Amino acid sequence: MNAVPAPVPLAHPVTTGTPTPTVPADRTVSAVDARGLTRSFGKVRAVDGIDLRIEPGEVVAVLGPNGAGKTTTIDLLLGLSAPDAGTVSIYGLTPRAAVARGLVGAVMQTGGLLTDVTVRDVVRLTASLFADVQPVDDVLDRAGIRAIADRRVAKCSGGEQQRLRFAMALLSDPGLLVLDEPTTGMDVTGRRDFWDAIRADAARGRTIVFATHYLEEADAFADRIVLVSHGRVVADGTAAEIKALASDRTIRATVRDVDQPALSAMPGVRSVTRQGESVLVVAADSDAVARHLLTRTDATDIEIVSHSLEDAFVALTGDAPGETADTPVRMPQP
Ligand SMILES: Nc1ncnc2c1ncn2[C@@H]1O[C@H](COP(=O)(O)OP(=O)(O)OP(=O)(O)O)[C@@H](O)[C@H]1O
Repeated sequence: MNAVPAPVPLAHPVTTGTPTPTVPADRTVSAVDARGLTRSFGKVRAVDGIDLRIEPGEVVAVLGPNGAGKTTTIDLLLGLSAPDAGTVSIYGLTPRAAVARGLVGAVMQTGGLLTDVTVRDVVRLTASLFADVQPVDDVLDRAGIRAIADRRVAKCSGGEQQRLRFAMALLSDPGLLVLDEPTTGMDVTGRRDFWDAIRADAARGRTIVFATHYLEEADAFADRIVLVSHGRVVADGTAAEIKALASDRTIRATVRDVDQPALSAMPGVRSVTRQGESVLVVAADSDAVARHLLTRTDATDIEIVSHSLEDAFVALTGDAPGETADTPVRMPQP
């Protein structure tokens, strides 16, 4: 059992103008500090020693293939289940204490919504459960659903229902917002509108942690990507850093005469292929290869292509992302 934490003074949100999210007054405390988290289900070790520290204001994607342990990790962060080993603290508190103080909001993949009432009524009813809430119209605005506030929930699209869940999560103006694959099953427009609303909100300094299979969402939206595979963190960094881990680049040039053995002998060069008038070089140090081609050969039209996040994902996890039919992954290809 975790000890009951001492009370943490809160920085109260300002209720006029642009409010700031509710966070503890001690701004030096990490939003998330998880150490050695482990959680098994029978023989399946869903989470296998995850360390994760997230500072206030970071937008972090937990990215991984099916069954990687993302949802289990999110559940542990939210206190929905307890780890077999390891510790997790949210703003220095146990997850449950942090949730009880309105420091954490969550948008899960699914979950019961009343369907026979209007969007505004759902938010109003939820607001009545809390002592200290943001004005209902403010959260409707911030979730981008004020225009459909009088629509019955049953008539809302999947994307609109997710923005409704987002509005509900904003009621306590939590410093930390946790989203578990929030756009699963949405069409492209729904996903774009959902992320537009989240992006505008994140600009106010909220800490956001989201699990996703969608590489392009992680790439486009997160400051930092934590790549999870088989219950472990296999990479942690910016999208550019993750891509650099699978750092080979392809250099293509039009060239009449090239000394292939000399190119192949350069440090970090993995392959050299002739394709008609072009040469294709796969190498870690693309600058050195480009310099060589420009100074030692008659190469023209030099093109350097960095590999996609999807390439890094496959290289690091050994899994193709989002393999199920309902979770298509479309990465912009180089
Ligand atoms: N309640 C449970 N009982 C038994 N096994 C479970 C349970 N929850 C998760 N698992 C197993 O733990 C592993 C990790 O599951 P988890 O849902 O955390 O992965 P995920 O990365 O969120 O996957 P997905 O992207 O498919 O939702 C999987 O092998 C899963 O089958």
